[in-house]
Amino acid sequence: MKGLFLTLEGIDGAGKSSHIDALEALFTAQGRQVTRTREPGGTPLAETLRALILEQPMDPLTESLLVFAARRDHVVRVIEPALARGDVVLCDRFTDATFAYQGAGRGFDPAVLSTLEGWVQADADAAARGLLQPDITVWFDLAPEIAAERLAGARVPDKFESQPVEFFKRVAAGYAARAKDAPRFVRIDADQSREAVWQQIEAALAERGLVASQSGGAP
Ligand SMILES: Nc1ncnc2c1ncn2[C@@H]1O[C@H](COP(=O)(O)OP(=O)(O)OP(=O)(O)O)[C@@H](O)[C@H]1O
Ligand SMILES: Cc1cn([C@H]2C[C@H](O)[C@@H](COP(=O)(O)O)O2)c(=O)[nH]c1=O
Repeated sequence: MKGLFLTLEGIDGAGKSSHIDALEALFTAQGRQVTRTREPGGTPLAETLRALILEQPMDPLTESLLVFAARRDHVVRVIEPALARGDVVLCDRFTDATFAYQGAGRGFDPAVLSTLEGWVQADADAAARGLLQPDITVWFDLAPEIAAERLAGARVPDKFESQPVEFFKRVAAGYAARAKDAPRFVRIDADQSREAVWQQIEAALAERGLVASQSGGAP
């Protein structure tokens, strides 16, 4: 069976992580093997880099280089082998987050990010297959003010979660711009109950023939 690369995206607090268990259960119930992972992270080296990226102050180029270094290790060691086995790869964030956070949020040059993307997501057969990209990206669209309310008191904020709402408005606009150009994006109205958000996700996957309709329960 062909692998499926599904990514979850959105600003901090949009509700992505709340639905990963249910997504895993949904695909498992369809007889699929699921590899569940996240970025930055997903390998021992990338998790080490994640701690630096999320906690240490650094300039946008350093941040972008570390994010892509973590991604390269993750792609080579986890994502590509899982897709080659035919797994469903559920990845909490991928390169769209870099364009949204480092590009739109930090104001870093998207042309440099595209160059790094070309190096990191290419493989020996890239000329034939093109760059590794998600098959489907579930984008949780939520107003930054609401996301901030949801996160308030939920956990100790990291470097990104401590950013002002203006930063997240730029990140949200960055996601909207990415979604406009890429049919793989599925926009989820995240300003709804968990149940209603889950129904949107399940319906979008069923519409694309990725799961049988109405097969899973709400998270
Ligand atoms: N539909 C919802 N309505 C109200 N609160 C929600 C909803 N979905 C999630 N939450 C709550 O909002 C907070 C953020 O949710 P979650 O951790 O899933 O977001 P996230 O997008 O994964 O955030 P991050 O990227 O920062 O890890 C949590 O406290 C969660 O319980
Ligand atoms: C992949 C990626 C992530 N980030 C930021 C976005 C979030 O604030 C954190 C990850 O935390 P989460 O709770 O696991 O969502 O990292 C980034 O700035 N650039 C990236 O490429």
